[in-house]
Amino acid sequence: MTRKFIAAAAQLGPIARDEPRASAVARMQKLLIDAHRRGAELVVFPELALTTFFPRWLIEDEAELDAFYETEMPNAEVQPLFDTARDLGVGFYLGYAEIAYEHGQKRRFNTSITVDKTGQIIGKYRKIHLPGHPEYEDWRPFQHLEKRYFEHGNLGFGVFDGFGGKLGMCLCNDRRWPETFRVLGLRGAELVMLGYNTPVHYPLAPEHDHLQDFHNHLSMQAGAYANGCWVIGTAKAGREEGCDLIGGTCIIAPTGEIIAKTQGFGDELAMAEIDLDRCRELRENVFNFALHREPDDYRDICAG
Ligand SMILES: C[C@@H](NC(N)=O)C(=O)O
Repeated sequence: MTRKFIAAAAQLGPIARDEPRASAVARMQKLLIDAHRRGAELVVFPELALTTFFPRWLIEDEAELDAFYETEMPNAEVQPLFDTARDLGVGFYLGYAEIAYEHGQKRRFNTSITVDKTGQIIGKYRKIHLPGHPEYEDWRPFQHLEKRYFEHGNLGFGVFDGFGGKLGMCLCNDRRWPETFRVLGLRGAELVMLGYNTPVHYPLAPEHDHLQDFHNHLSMQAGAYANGCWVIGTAKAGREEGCDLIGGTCIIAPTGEIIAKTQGFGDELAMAEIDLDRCRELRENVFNFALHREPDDYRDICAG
């Protein structure tokens, strides 16, 4: 079985607060069709790709909040994306807000899935590193209420089979944590897919605003290199409801090199050929875990 395929990172420009799912889905179908025309077998969409980044507002009405979440996947509004992808034989990664009923409890997660070329969901992830704050803070120019609207993901950092290799997922803030990539790497991930919504302005340390693109790529390139895996990172970009989100959507080789990148802040593809066998360049050499890792000296990392 070939271990090479073309992948696309499908950046989305802003999604307005009142933009219906049908519009976001139609934009994604268009990107997916274009990616397929250019040879892609796998398309990676952003975090919370079906709606605006709603954690920037305090929403106290439960029905109004619930309207940003999916209770089923696929559902009637997202089915056209699944249908187009299956008809073209293209797989995809999709981020969305999830309401799940578990043990009689209503639970909210920031979730991503991977769908194979036949339309089957082959992997599911719930965001583990939730940034932001749980209560409204009036000094902020915009809120970041992920700690209010989502629970800590309860599926761990899973690795699953697909596209001839081992795949892993994470979401946005997860990419800043080396542990995310290392756990996925230890489990054999050869490609890590992630979506992000990252404001240019970080209210807690505005002196770092000019470093947002640097920190984005630094985290993902380091994660790829130190674990010898491919990384596809896809932004929701541009000025969304008055909040500027970084772009920088890219495909990173196991060497840590960015080999494809978007240029703007709208709907746009970055595409590259992924050769999963290239992971060996790192994993059989400088990052041969079995030969060179020294876990006895890393114990503090796992202390609570
Ligand atoms: C700010 C935060 N956003 C996110 N959606 O997790 C990040 O980029 O780390």
